[in-house]
Amino acid sequence: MNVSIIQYNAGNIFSVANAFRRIGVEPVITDKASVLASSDCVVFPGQGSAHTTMEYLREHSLDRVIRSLRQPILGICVGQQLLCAHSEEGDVDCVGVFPESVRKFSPKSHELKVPEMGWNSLHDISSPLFKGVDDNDFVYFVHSYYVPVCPYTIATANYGLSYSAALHKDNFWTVQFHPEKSGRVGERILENFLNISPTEKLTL
Ligand SMILES: NC(=O)CC[C@H](N)C(=O)O
Repeated sequence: MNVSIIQYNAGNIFSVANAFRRIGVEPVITDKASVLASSDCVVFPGQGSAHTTMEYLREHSLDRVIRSLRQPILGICVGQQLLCAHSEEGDVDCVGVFPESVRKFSPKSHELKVPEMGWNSLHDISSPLFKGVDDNDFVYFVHSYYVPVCPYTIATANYGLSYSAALHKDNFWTVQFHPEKSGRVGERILENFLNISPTEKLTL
């Protein structure tokens, strides 16, 4: 199983690579389109701001490469957000796989600190990505922006409002939380991702 991690100006590339090593996989970290296209699956990591990371992706034509990939891809945190159409973070148009807009948590309506930084429980999980993971299992989040619940939502979390903790469309799978920081539950989700076949289509 050859797993590639997209190399770009994301902050969690090496911790994501270490998480795959913990489950027995040595990933290739690369920005080469040919290597990404020939991988069994691709990870689109993410830790940073939407506008600066989108700028980098565009400068290196990685947005186009990502859209062209046909094997299973896992977007993590800002990786989930960048696969949407637009983000309020820097008012930036993104890769556009999911026709959704990323919104900012507005503290006044939630009386909650922003960013959400810590453990929170998953709900409404429905997908092979979460095999062996139960409703109310905890995963680790660090984010100020979120994708509202939409037809592509395969898990939710609640932080003053219910939002998309994970999305799925065709070969694109995403999680808002950090599986590389979510202990055994996170590792289980990464293992499930490795076993997902490209034919796992969206089940609405
Ligand atoms: N940890 C992150 O990558 C954060 C993603 C995005 N900047 C947000 O605040 O939601």
